[in-house]
Amino acid sequence: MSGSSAILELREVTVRFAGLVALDGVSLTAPQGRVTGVIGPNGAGKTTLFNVVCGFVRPEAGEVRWRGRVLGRHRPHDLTRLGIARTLQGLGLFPGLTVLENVMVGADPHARAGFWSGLFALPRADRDEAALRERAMARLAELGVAGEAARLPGQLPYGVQKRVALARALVAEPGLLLLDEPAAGLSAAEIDELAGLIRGLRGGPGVVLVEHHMDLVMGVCDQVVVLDFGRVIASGPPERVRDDPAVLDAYLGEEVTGA
Ligand SMILES: Nc1ncnc2c1ncn2[C@@H]1O[C@H](COP(=O)(O)OP(=O)(O)OP(=O)(O)O)[C@@H](O)[C@H]1O
Repeated sequence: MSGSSAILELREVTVRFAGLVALDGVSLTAPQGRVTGVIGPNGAGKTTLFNVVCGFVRPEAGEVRWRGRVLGRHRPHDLTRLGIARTLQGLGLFPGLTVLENVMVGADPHARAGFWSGLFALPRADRDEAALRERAMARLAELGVAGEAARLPGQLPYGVQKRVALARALVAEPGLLLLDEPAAGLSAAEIDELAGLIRGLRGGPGVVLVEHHMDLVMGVCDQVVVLDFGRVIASGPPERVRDDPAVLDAYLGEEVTGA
């Protein structure tokens, strides 16, 4: 899985935690405009891979390339500047801010500390605020939740809050969107809706989806990478990966969500 359209590339990434090899020479390529799934049984290394890309965990060996350039010592706060957005397992919405304000904050994580003072009290703030508000409303509308802009997150069903979190990730118009188990906590109907939303991103940013829910992964991904004990045991189109004997073997005895 390589190609000139690769926006994110991991080459032979190895991560060790006190002797335990969490990732063992993992390589993968996430192309622009496509959805790449990362799956694997419990403890396979999915979260570690996610954390390496985000700069939470530094690999002992190997490299992460972003738009062809090696990311040496990036940290999570560099992600927005790089053009990488993520949604985490927890929604991370600010309970005291409206839906619209939550999405606006997504465009500038440094505004978090002093949202109003940082974003609105500056001389050119009026103009910036109007443009940002417009962009945030556009993302909310694309995700079908513009009508909730003035509500507080806590007043909304979980599935709607997930859409808001997605809108917030997309407002900075990232080149890559990292989704960490977005189906967690959603009902079957909400997962179907989520699948539609993720499919709708095709042709836009590259998407890397780390997910337990097999039906979602198989239904939305253009390519799937399967980890087991920190190694890539299979990769390719979903239909090929699904029937791969090594994958079936790895999942033997695991409860496969949604399969
Ligand atoms: N900070 C850490 N310190 C020590 N060991 C860790 C740490 N983080 C992860 N591990 C270990 O590394 C391995 C890979 O863990 P990781 O969380 O990446 O797997 P995963 O595929 O995300 O699992 P799950 O599906 O259960 O979330 C596991 O054996 C885990 O116990």
